[in-house]
Amino acid sequence: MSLTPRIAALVSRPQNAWNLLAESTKLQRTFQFKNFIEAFGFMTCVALRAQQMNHHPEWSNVFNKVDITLTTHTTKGLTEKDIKLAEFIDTVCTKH
Ligand SMILES: C[C@H](O)[C@H](O)[C@H]1CNC2=NC(N)=NC(=O)C2=N1
Repeated sequence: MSLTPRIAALVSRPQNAWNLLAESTKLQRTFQFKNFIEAFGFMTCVALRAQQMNHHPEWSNVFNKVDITLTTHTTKGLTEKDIKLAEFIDTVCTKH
């Protein structure tokens, strides 16, 4: 499947959607958790997968919030790796 329908699935859903930024070169989302430890556990889940994929998020954490941006630096755009990491984040790291 090409990227477009998979990107559309991430950004067009009514809830928990990702935002498409910077002329569709970035996927962005802010996650809010019960507390800092939940946020940190989420970041750990993402970090382990990112390292395994050799594809790393641009992110920041303030207390119970994590702001994530996904883009591929080498191509300055969205690639399969960004979509895969977003899908992993949604299906694995946010289920607890
Ligand atoms: C040398 C190393 O493999 C590259 O810099 C990897 C690391 N992680 C990466 N992460 C992201 N988001 N984009 C990249 O292009 C990228 N490249």
